[in-house]
Amino acid sequence: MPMIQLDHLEKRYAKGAAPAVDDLTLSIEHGSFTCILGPSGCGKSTTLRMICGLEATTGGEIRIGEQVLDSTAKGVFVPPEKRGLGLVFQSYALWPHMTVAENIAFGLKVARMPKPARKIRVAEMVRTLRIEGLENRYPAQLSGGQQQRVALARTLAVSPGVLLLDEPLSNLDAALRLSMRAELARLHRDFGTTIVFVTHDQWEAMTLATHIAVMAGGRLQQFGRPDEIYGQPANCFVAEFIGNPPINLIPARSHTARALMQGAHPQGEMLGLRPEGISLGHESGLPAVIEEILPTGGAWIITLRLADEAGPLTLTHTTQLPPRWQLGAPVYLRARPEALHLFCAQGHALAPLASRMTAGPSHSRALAGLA
Ligand SMILES: Nc1ncnc2c1ncn2[C@@H]1O[C@H](COP(=O)(O)OP(=O)(O)OP(=O)(O)O)[C@@H](O)[C@H]1O
Repeated sequence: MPMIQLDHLEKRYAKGAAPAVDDLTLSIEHGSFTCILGPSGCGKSTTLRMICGLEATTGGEIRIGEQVLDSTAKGVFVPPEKRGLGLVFQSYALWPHMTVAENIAFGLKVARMPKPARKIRVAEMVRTLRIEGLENRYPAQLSGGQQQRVALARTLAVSPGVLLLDEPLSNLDAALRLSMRAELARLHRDFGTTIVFVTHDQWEAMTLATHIAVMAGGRLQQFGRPDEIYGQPANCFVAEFIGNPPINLIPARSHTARALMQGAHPQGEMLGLRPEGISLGHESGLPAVIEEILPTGGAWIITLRLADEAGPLTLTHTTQLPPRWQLGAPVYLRARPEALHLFCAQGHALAPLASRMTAGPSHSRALAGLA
């Protein structure tokens, strides 16, 4: 049984308004680290706020285990403090008049844990979150990253079954974000806590999550493991949203797309090609010209220009090998079949192309036809 079940969840902030969350069904497994990912305004925070009870749903149902937390149809709404969930929001909301130790102990005190046990638990949290030496400081005397750790320590101290995090790293600088990400991954490993994490940062989601729910316009676009989301995007939106630099999108009827698909071109509207799925050579493949080379430290982004019957086409290629080409050099490109994704006119992914494509002579023929 999933830990958290969202069934056809809907949230309209005003009667007649477009839903901020629309027909969202999601099963969050026990012990998973689920990231809700999507662009600004897609309904991520609203979803999290409905799970924790800060917002009531206007349709559908939320369950934790067998307990219904919110159901308009059943007339059930369990208030946030009775849901047994740990929350950390973007603004850390530490008590300013309490020291770090008092902040961490707060929830334990409310739960009436005896003082000696409380002291032991606070010390344990201070060690786990690596904030030793800060116990007697007040929040105003801490850096953003330290406040973040205290907020996490305070939440984890009460051993919540589920930890809900809403962009908790967004106020941190790049280096601190990286170390806090590692810390969150470690906490997830060590505590086995089920974590639901809201972010608009695909890198954060890809590196931390066991599962990613991609949302757009209030609707779930895809739910799966990070490698599935990246390797088998369900639609054009997911394919474009995940991946940096973004996937190349080529009209499927163009000569270039048909050559890349090696003759295996069922009905399709757009062909996606991941930048790292391109390889460049001197001899066979699609003719192109090196237009730009951008070093990014350890990797290079290469812009390629191709002549297609419909006009010039630009593709992005990434490589971790130092490029051997000069600007303007003629090259021949090939694409790994697994890096190709075909989408229909409605944007849905069509069956993977890799299995339909034959390696070898037919590929060469298809490409030669264009050369
Ligand atoms: N209290 C509210 N009253 C009315 N509309 C709201 C309210 N909160 C959010 N919305 C609207 O609901 C939609 C979803 O907002 P939400 O905050 O859930 O998105 P988000 O994906 O978390 O965005 P961001 O990444 O910018 O925080 C948006 O169109 C937003 O304007």
